[in-house]
Amino acid sequence: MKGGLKLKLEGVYKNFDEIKVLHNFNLAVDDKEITCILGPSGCGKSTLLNIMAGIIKPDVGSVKDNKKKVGYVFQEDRLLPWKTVYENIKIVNKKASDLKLKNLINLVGLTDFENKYPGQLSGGMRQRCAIARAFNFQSELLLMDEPFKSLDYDLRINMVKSLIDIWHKWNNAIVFVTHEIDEAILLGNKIVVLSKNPCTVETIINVNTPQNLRNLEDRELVAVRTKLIKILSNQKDASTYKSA
Ligand SMILES: Nc1ncnc2c1ncn2[C@@H]1O[C@H](COP(=O)(O)OP(=O)(O)OP(=O)(O)O)[C@@H](O)[C@H]1O
Repeated sequence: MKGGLKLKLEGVYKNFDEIKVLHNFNLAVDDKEITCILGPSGCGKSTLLNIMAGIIKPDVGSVKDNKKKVGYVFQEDRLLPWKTVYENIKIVNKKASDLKLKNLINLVGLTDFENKYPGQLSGGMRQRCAIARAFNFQSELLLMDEPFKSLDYDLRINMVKSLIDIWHKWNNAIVFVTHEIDEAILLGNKIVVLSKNPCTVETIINVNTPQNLRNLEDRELVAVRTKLIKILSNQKDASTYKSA
């Protein structure tokens, strides 16, 4: 596999009994890039991430990878209820310094809650804790399944900026599933639009403006947005997507 590639799926098929989910699915995930995945509800995005993570195997096809450390932010937070925010974040990298952990907690806006247990937090706060935990585990490939969906708009935009900052420092590969068109436009080097029944790659749009210079009103990004809205509005489940 080419050095610049982190992951390559070729001719992947996945069924669950009679449900045909992935169908002749082909996708290359480049190293040091953010790949955003947009697709209708229930099309197979989580299944795709689980295959990328090696949690489930495809029925047919190959998954070639040169990753060693995979991070995964699931749709649900998966925090340990008997550990505090601080301890939940520390658990994936016990060597992290106290300063690093406190900076991460600050980054996700949980400074006053570091000694609270998950049961004492709102859903959005728990999800932010899960995101800080993923940031503490410096993975080569970070899979994120709608990580910001329970956050309000301002917080989401802040989390997008924080993710870009962290990614600039790490230079890892990120695969980011979202229903938010603007999140995909702000984050993706590549925006992959999926179809449903069966799930396959419908279109890939490359975005050239560096993430730290992106503004949704820029000409390139307005053009990407117009193109995406046109493609997505032709899909059966167009109501799946949000554009702020
Ligand atoms: N373990 C499983 N057993 C049986 N069916 C499954 C399993 N996992 C997923 N499916 C089915 O596969 C299809 C794709 O599910 P998946 O969760 O991958 O979609 P998704 O695009 O992530 O959905 P959403 O946008 O709602 O998060 C659905 O029809 C789902 O019911």
